[in-house]
Amino acid sequence: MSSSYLSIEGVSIEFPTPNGPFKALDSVDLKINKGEFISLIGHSGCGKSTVLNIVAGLYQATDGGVILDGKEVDEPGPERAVVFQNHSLLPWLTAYQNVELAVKTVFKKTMSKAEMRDWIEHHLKLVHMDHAMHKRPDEISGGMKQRVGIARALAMQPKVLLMDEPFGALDALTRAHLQDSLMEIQNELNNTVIMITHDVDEAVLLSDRIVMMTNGPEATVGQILDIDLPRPRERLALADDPTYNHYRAEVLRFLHERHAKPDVPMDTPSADEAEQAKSEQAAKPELKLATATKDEPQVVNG
Ligand SMILES: Nc1ncnc2c1ncn2[C@@H]1O[C@H](COP(=O)(O)OP(=O)(O)OP(=O)(O)O)[C@@H](O)[C@H]1O
Repeated sequence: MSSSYLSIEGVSIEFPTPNGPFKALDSVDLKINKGEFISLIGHSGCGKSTVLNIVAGLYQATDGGVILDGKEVDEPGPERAVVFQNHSLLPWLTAYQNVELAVKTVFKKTMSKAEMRDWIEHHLKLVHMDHAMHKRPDEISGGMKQRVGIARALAMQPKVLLMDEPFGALDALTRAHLQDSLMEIQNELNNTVIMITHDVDEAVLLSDRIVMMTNGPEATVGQILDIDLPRPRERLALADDPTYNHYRAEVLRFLHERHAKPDVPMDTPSADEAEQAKSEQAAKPELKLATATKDEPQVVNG
């Protein structure tokens, strides 16, 4: 048995379709240590959500499997909390009650009512939502809803946090603010996280490793990039950091040029393609965040 905390071992999956079986993933292998923050990045439709759904226990692999903390994953469970792009809060419950529902399923037998209340409030505070905990989802912004979704997941004290484009539906500034919050929380709690993202900067800023997937069908792990940047990380300081920009360019290069299966010979990057990756990097707008309000961040043009 593997000694990693979370081990994805030889995972393949075939979906039945009217045109016959569709093999979305082929032999995905990934070993994750406790407390690691992993981003999954790859072209649309390559199979990132499928990997996450298999780890969540929502899909069953056709071959291979997932082992978490020595136990094989074969169904969904509270030790693997999922945060989706579209904050899946129950609309008739307040932020507090949404978190409470999850906390009750995990801690009903082990916590008193007072302990549960403190626990819920602590997690809402962690995501800076304590001021609006008695509001319903239709009374708060998208960014605030996503904060509640993260609080709900964290309050379950999961062994692994699975995030499927958690900030994908948010505007750039709200997204930046939530990324900063997530880094702070990660610093404090040291969660094991797998996050899907399409955002190269988000991946480099937050991750210990970036797992880049090849295009499907039969997608697999194409390349893994170690992000050796000290923490805590500060986005504005990193904007001019050559190491940060090197990692960023590596991911862009993979997405632009090296997205075929690993056993397929790669083309040598053309001068044009390298130039394109470089100019995309240069064209990136630099954002500065002023002091955040209790709701959402304020903007100062940089
Ligand atoms: N239940 C299913 N039945 C049939 N095909 C599926 C099913 N789920 C996923 N697929 C197919 O598997 C492939 C991978 O899908 P998946 O949603 O995992 O990709 P993704 O990388 O997360 O995409 P995106 O970045 O666009 O969200 C796609 O071709 C998709 O159509």
